[in-house]
Amino acid sequence: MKARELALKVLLDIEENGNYSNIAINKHFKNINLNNQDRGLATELIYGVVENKYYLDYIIDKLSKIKCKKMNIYVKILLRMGIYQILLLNSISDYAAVNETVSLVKKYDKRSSGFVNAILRNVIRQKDTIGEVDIKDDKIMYLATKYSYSPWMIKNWINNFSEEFTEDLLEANSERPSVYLRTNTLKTTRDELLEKLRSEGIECSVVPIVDEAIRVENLKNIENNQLFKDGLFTIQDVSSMIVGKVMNPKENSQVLDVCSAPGGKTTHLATLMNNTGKVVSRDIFDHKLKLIQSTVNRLGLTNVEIESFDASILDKNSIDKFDYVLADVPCSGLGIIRRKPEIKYKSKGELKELPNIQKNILDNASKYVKIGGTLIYSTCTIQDNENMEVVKEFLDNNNNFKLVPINEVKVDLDNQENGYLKIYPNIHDIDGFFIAKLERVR
Ligand SMILES: C[S@@+](CC[C@H](N)C(=O)[O-])C[C@H]1O[C@@H](n2cnc3c(N)ncnc32)[C@H](O)[C@@H]1O
Repeated sequence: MKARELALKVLLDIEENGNYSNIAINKHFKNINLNNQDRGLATELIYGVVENKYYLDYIIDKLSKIKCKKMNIYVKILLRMGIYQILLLNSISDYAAVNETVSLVKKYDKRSSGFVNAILRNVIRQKDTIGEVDIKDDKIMYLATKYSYSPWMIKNWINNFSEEFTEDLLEANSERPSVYLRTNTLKTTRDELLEKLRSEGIECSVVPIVDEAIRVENLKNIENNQLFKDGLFTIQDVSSMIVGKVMNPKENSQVLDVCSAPGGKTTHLATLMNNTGKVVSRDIFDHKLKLIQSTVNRLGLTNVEIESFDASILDKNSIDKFDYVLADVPCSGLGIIRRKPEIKYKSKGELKELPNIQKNILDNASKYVKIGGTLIYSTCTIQDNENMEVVKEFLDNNNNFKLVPINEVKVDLDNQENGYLKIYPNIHDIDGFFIAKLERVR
């Protein structure tokens, strides 16, 4: 199977089963015999089509009598792939885009090959103008079409931030995310790791905000890299690393992470404690606990205890037992659209229940903190109703907790003095996150 056919299969899986792109890619790429170049092209096509779905459908609907909603699914996906290559992917010639697409249509829906051929040739003929979004009198619909978003998200951001901020955010979200490594300081130093990576021809640089963080440019097939297998680093975005830095647990402490899979923050906290004390690492999904275990093993950690537990239920045995508790709650993910572009298509209704779930988890998590202990609440979203509003309501009902200044990092100087960080992709060039640091005062 070649790159485009693989991309078609993955896109079908995403469209029909609502899977996340990264999960669908991992599943379909696993046992496939394809060189790195073809894997690269397939990945580019998958992310490109998912990221630009509404925009591509808008172009198709401009040119086709049969509208996207009524089209055969193979034809629709192949048209999206073809138009993406012609309008948005410079590395592919128009000729190859049309020929390769049409030959796949012939395989999957022969009678539509003439139709697809005609649409793609039309796109090429009108290449200078067809890509324009001609919705001038409705800013929300214009942006929702140009950048492919559910319109409610754009409306919400324009209301909460501003039009200028929103456009800036949409631009930043369209960029490909960087890959960051967290040095395993139990086994090496950042400088040593940089040297080893460079000797393998990997371009890398330090990230000033977090002293374990390294940015890498061309690290492919990470799981087969020997330095990775030897546990010298793990993959984690800088914003996630900041959570560990903000908690800053002392050696020999008792730490509880109530929503911990796949274990990025748990393993960071355990490392920051230098393999002393204990991190109890919980998640509701058993299959995800295996991921934590494998990272714990790979990094050589011996201070992590993994447990299956539902954070929405109060665990009476854990009350007042922990020096530090992390509630890194399930959230809408609107800060990590660069990594998971399908989040752009979530409906408002799908996210409605999240603040209640988050409040409940935070409430339970707070009960496990000792007097004088620290409670961290974090999300990978930029929505106030899942962030500051949750924390405010919690503080209104729990006057034994207070927000405390965050001195461990310099990220959001406007807010960190007041005990929280708001991180935005367009301002900080890392995942959008919210982190609040609370202390139990009595
Ligand atoms: C934001 S992710 C956590 C990421 C993790 N802290 C890390 O750094 O790798 C949220 C996690 O909460 C888990 N989760 C969702 N509902 C839960 C519940 N009721 N109890 C415990 N975990 C839950 C999900 O399985 C998911 O892994």
